[in-house]
Amino acid sequence: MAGHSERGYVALSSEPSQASTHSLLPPETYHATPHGGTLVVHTDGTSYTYAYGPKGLAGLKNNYFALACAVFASIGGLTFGYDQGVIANILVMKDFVKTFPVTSWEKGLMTAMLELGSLVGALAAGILADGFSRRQSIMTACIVFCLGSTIQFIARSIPQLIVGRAIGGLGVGALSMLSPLYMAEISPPEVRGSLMALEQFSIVLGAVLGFWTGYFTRDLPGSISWRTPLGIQIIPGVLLGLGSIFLPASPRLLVSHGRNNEALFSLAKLRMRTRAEASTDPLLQVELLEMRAEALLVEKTFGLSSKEGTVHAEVRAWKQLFSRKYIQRTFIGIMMMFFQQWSGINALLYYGPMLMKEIGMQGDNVTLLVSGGIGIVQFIAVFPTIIYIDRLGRKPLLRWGSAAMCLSHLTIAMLVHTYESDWPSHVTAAWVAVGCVYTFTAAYGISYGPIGWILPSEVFPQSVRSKGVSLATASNWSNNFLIGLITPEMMDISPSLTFVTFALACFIGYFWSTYIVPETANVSLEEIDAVFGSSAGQEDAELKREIEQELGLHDLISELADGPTSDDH
Ligand SMILES: O[C@H]1[C@H](O)[C@@H](O)[C@H](O)[C@@H](O)[C@H]1O
Repeated sequence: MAGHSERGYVALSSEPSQASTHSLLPPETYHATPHGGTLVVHTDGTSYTYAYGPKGLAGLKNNYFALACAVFASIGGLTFGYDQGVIANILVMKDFVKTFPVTSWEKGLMTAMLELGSLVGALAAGILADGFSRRQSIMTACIVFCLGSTIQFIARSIPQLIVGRAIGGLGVGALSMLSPLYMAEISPPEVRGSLMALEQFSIVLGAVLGFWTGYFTRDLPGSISWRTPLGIQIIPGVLLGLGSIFLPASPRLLVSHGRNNEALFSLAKLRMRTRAEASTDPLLQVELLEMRAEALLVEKTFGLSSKEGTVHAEVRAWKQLFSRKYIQRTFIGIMMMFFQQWSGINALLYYGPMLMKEIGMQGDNVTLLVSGGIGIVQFIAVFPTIIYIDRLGRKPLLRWGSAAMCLSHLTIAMLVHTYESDWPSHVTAAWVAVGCVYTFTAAYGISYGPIGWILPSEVFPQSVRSKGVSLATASNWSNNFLIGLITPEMMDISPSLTFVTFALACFIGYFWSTYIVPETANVSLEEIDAVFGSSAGQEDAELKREIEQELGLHDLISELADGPTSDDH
């Protein structure tokens, strides 16, 4: 076996050919079947590589416990999707309008309050999340969310409703960053994209449920019509809050707090190994050593560790996000959400009925049903992403998604410009426009929708991940708020120009995703550094290799490569 000093840098890769090589190893191939997933170490006598697998449905089947935890954590997304789905319906319900004769300014305020609350909630969670466990943070966010929902449910005046929405928003915003963060930290690399796409799944499921609950309760007598949909949202809040007690702790956070043994046990639980197996399973050791190597690297380079928990350390971590080393990643997170929101998805969702009228649809029911359909299309579109995202990668989906979204918007803009003065005589054109709205939604639902919630959690190292994700989430909420604010104005000025604006954002998004976004599929969170390939990354590579050797990661891989070919455990 090769001596320590001769060992090369070990890279994780989905394709053995993409990983870096190392000499002086014996010519065996070792297949180990760990924790459901597989770590394959290939050696051909001159080099070795290792990769996690399999991906897609097979990978999900192997990792059903992590899948179950991710599904549960994603209830956080359900809460905000539901609100988005329900609010448009509530604001036009007969009893609601009678009890609260709101002006359009108050209507806007009520919608926007939740978004503003969420913006604050997402940032606050970024400050608090590392000091507490992820589970405690999720539970706290749920308590706040339930409090806000209860106030909305029992509200007797407009100010009470507005306060309820602001408090509920705090919880929603915190959950919208905590759920993806936790999901990224517990996911096995080979199916991380699939598991994280569940966040989008829950958001859009929530939107569909919210929309149709409101649709069906709107004719109930009195205030039950709007109190019912507002009250129902307490259920997922309570469920997630109580259930979070049973979620396994994030092994990555434990490692960064120096609690390596607990991290190993939590990892074992997530990968369906017993405590006894935890200390002997080489593959769990590989995963854990990667996490420890990264934690040490961060401590050595910045003298920074999240266990410090002082104001000083906190400020330093936020500053790190804007340092030369991480600024590119910080902008990836922020811009990911910028492009997601400026694709125009929420303009369609919030002002769907109004837009549908603009493109020629007549009658209240038709417009409500057509815009309700947008939610359903988004929901269906997320399935192919869950199955294929780790195989196809993030970049191709983003690129083709932007292209299709841009073309759909342009076609709508053209049709609106040509026929807006006389839709009733151009029914076919109106339906083509509706078709384009759906094409746009499908393309968005496969690409920018889910990947918006995946990419930001992937690009940051552990030391700044919670803050990076919190900034990206804040970008989601602030752009979301801005779109809500200006879409009606833009539509007043020119409906076709509104669509051209969104088309332009998608057009720029195409180039951004082609030239700036790194591919993060099938790379362990600890190896993301390498995909950024900045000079700062190069400097770290050497130090990281030393740390990995110190911790014994390279020895372990070599032992796997030296061992007999086996897939028998
Ligand atoms: O990914 C989600 C989703 O697509 C929602 O429908 C949208 O309203 C959100 O703003 C977005 O972040």
